[in-house]
Amino acid sequence: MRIDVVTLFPDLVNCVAGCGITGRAVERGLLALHCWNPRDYTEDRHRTVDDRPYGGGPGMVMKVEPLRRAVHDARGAAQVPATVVNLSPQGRRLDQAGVRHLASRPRLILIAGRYEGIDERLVELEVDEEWSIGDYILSGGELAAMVVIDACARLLPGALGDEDSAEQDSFTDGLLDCPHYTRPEVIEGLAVPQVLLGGHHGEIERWRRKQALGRTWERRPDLLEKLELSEADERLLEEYRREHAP
Ligand SMILES: CC(C)(C)c1cccc(C(=O)NCC2(NC(=O)c3cccc4nocc34)CCCCC2)c1
Repeated sequence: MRIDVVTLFPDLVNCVAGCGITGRAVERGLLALHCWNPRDYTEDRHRTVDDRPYGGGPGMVMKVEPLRRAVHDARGAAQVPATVVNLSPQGRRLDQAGVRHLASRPRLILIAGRYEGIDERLVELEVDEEWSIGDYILSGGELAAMVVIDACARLLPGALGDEDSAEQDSFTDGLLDCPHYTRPEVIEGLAVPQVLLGGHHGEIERWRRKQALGRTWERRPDLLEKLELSEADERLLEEYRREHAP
């Protein structure tokens, strides 16, 4: 998979290529990451990428031309046609289904805005899809682009080693995670739940599933609504509710 990012801060975005699972995906040639800086596509002495907003108001707006030239060069850098994605608060809210959709594209060109945003005509001329990572104020679209890169990279075949893919499997059943524990057995008087020390795999599996179901019910009932629970899961959740009824 190839991901190009149009950004004024390539050094920030390139950090994902340097470590962890994304770094390994790049090393293994599973993911190609290239950044394109609109500032390299300016023609004036001051390398101007922004200008004052029509209609007045605070801040600056990113100009169409430098962005458009950068997108044009990104498109031309590989044969495969790209899906151009603008990361923006106006975008569709990103969830794992959205990540699967984006990761299924052979190529993405991600646009990361700065200042007050990008000139709307760039969106009209070049952008296929707009996506948002959440409802909070950010300084730029770069962190959103890095979220997309990380989430997509994890889905690329071969990106996750055996240990990670087991982790990925546990994450992908749509439930929140069960609590995790590791040595020492007791810290500040807090002990590891006995069931995890007993070595009874059936009991441990049952406890973990019950915790995942219960915590999802308590903290993210919206996630639970999306799931078709088995009879066994319903019973486990019922047991959890009885034990934790407020
Ligand atoms: C959502 C909320 C609080 C109602 C809101 C409303 C209005 C503006 C913003 C905001 O943050 N403007 C700044 C800006 N943000 C983003 O790029 C951005 C933010 C959040 C999730 C994202 N996912 O991708 C990109 C995202 C970066 C600078 C260029 C203009 C966009 C926020």
